[in-house]
Amino acid sequence: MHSHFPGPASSDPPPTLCTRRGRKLPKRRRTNSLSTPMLQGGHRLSKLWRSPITPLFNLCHRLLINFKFSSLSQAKGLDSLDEECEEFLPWLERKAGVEISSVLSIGKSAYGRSLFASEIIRTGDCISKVPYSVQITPDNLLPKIKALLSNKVGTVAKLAIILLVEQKMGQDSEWASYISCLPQHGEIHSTIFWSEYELDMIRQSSVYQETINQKSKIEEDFAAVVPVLEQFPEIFESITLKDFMRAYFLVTSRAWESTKGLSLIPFTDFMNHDGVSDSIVLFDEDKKLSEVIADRNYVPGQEVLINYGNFPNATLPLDFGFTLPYNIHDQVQIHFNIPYHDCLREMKLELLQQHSTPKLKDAINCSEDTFLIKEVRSPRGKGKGLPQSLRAFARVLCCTAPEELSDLAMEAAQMDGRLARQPLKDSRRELLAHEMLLSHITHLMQKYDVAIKSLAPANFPSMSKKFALRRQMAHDLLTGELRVLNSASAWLNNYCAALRATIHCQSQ
Ligand SMILES: C[S@@+](CC[C@H](N)C(=O)[O-])C[C@H]1O[C@@H](n2cnc3c(N)ncnc32)[C@H](O)[C@@H]1O
Repeated sequence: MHSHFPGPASSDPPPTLCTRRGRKLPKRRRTNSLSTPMLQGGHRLSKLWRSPITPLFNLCHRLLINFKFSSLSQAKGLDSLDEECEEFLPWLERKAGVEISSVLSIGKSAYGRSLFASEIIRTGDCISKVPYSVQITPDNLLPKIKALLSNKVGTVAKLAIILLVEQKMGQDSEWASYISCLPQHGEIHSTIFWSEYELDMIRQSSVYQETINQKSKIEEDFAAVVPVLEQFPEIFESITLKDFMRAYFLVTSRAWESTKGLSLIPFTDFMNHDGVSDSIVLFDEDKKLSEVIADRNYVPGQEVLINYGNFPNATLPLDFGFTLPYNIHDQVQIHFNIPYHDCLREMKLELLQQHSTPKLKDAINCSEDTFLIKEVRSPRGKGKGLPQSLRAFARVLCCTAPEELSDLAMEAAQMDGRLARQPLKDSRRELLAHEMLLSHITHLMQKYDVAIKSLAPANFPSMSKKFALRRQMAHDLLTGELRVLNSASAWLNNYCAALRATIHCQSQ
């Protein structure tokens, strides 16, 4: 579902998309009539490029060859054709020398520009093919600039510089038609552009700190490129950090990562995101083009959506400048400390370090004491429970004697090497460990509750459209994270109740 932003003001144009970079996707065989041998799914840039924390996004999407109509698109039809971009596709096709799409046109949606069906589209149809020759990659960087950039300057910054160069060239740029359609400052709602007051709304979420880290990273990159830009005053005169931030955001929100590296794909990057769509951008290395296959039927006028990836609301506002009101991929980061007064602290830290867990599907051990939890779907003990790594940490934390820690180490050696994955033999100790988790999570839930209640009322009369939208994003983020915590708490309550019953029976 699209996030529901209160109607954007004319002075507040729509926000921008973010792209993410991650691990490579497995090769997939295409099953449609075009019989391209091997295609590779591209994926968006993510926090992976800015943080050592590596969330495991499941980016593999199966194309469903069935006939379903997009309820989202039906609800959000073509508001109006985008006159400013009317010439965009013919221009790009002339530049590419081939047809790119005969079934899509650019229009205005509730969330900025978007692509709409101009003809009937059926599941499995190839709806756009953008040749590599009209994609923008770091190779497009002017050699004289490239030669001066240090190795420290990454591909995102390089693409950002290309956008700045082309923008400065105005109508002389070969990309002028594309550059002029990209979102302007007022249309971007990534948290990196939020005021201190706005950011304060999400202080409770890890997105707050990640935003600060991201801003520092962009500042660092800017500091590294400024000496080079200064060599070309005719091109870069009066480029500010704010300009660089916008260009940087345009890259992180619109570029795809594939085996051929990072690329901006004009036209395809006008597609909006649907978290449940099975359409992704595919890269055909043989034919040297990127294409999109429809995962459902569309009638003319319907908005055509793709999936940027399984991104939680903890990722979308920073990288893409929007949130989803109910995001099934939501997750929350929680931290635990081993108290300094714990006389086994050093031993526990050492043990955890020795057994530092490999990344799990359902939880990522960000550091020894930081965990990422997703919605626990079954509070009745079936299906996924709480991340094993978190429960293991709690078991270690609850040990009160060195022998208990040695027992855990021995058990790990006898099993698969992973620490404290089995319930503790002493049910009381197992209960204690989980009650400690429950109490921590309950405390966090109270904090989220306070943060949500302290958001300005949604219908506050003098609220600007921009602030109302960002407030709604903060609300979506916090309520999503609270929902995850709630599910964890329900799971823990259930587990603790079962343990209490066992202990009760044992004591009879
Ligand atoms: C790559 S662009 C897509 C085209 C974009 N609408 C434009 O005007 O250029 C991504 C941006 O579209 C908007 N967007 C995409 N999917 C959205 C969604 N599901 N809900 C809200 N905004 C969305 C966000 O503003 C995001 O930053």
